[in-house]
Amino acid sequence: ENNIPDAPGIPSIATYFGTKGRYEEVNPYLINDILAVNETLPLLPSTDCRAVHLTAVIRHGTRYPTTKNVKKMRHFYDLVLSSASDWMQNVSLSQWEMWYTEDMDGRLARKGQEDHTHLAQRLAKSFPTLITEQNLRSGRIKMITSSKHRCVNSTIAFKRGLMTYFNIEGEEFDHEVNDALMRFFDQCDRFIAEVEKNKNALMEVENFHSTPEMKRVFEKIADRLKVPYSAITADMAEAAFYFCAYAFAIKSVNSPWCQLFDYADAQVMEYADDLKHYWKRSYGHEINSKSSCNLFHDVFTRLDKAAFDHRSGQVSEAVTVQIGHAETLLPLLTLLGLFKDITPLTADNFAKQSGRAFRAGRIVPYAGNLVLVLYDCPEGSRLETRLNEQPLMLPKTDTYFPLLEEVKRHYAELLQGCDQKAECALPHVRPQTAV
Ligand SMILES: O=P(O)(O)O[C@H]1[C@H](OP(=O)(O)O)[C@@H](OP(=O)(O)O)[C@H](O)[C@@H](O)[C@H]1OP(=O)(O)O
Repeated sequence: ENNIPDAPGIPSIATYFGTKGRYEEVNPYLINDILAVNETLPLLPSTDCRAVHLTAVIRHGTRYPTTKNVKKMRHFYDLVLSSASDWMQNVSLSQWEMWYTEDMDGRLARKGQEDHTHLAQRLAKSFPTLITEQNLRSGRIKMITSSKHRCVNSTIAFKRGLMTYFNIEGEEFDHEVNDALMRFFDQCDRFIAEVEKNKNALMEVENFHSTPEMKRVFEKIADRLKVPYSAITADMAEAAFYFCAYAFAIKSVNSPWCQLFDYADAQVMEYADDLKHYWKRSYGHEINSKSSCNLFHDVFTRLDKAAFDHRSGQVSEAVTVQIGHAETLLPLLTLLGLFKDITPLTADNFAKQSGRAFRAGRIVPYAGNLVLVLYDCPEGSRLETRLNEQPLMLPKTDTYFPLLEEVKRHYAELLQGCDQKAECALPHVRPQTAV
């Protein structure tokens, strides 16, 4: 798989890998220079603005498949080995060994460490007055992580990137494990009951598997493998897609497994992945985004505090880096009203949704990151938002640097409400609101 003859480096379908996609496909300029930063970013409205605080919420880096998916991949591999050895021969896979094991269980790959080490250096280059050696040494750069191994190891890699950038050796900088913030979905009873444990919550995903578009993908895979149509189920097609996506993300190789999909097939597979995230982590159910109220308030409380502290002299926390999951970022971005399509994503409107805003692989690829930067300007505090190092305009604003007060006005209802305890209480035990 590492040295396939005449296979171009990047699979033609690499932009459709969804949340199994590389960060580089979102920012292709990084392929030639992994430390490049986008120099052509919009400028602040006035030159007397000073960066005061930066918050980054970041997904872990490239990881191995979860145990659940390794099982599907093993099942598919056994099917191909027993019934499609000719195909394996034809695409030079006959010597290929199934190298995925269940104990990988979503652990961070070496590429995932590099993702974060490089991201840390790019962010330090982009924000030289906030991510400084002085702030790092004086504990004004705070790091918070999910307890999951892939996030802790991403945090360690991020810190290593900063130490490399500042030529620091041998020092240890601490981080805080905080699942209430980074894995809030695990502690939201209403989300667990109404979405996580409710199979009807993902009905659109299930229904999509029975649509003509998806069935055509299964048939084409079966035709390529010369196996019966009945052998290729949604799980088998997903496993085949993962053989292609993970080989590329983890080993940067264009695996022959990718030859089981053409563009049309990959777009259907991406939509199936987007349907899952839309209904499990985003606009599909209101509790998805409301389960991130704690994180929402944490971000805005800290922005307010930094603005106040700056006016009174010393900002105690210049930078906060919070490392979590796709399911940490997607609910928060949904609460902020970002990437919302007019028409919800459903099983029956794939064809009309080709131009949709909600494409999880463009929003939360491995190492996907939301960065909020607070500036102190003569006219007041301004807030800059970037996603995956690109400028992002918040809903209802027409500038990349809106006044913080304007942003807070737009989110006033959430800032005054969005009470995690109340939102996550199971309906029959919801606390009585004061009359
Ligand atoms: O389909 P898998 O098992 O990979 O789904 C994972 C999630 O991966 P994603 O769907 O986002 O690519 C994983 O999110 P991550 O950001 O940590 O990679 C999540 O933590 C894991 O529980 C699985 O999500 P699921 O909703 O439980 O299927």
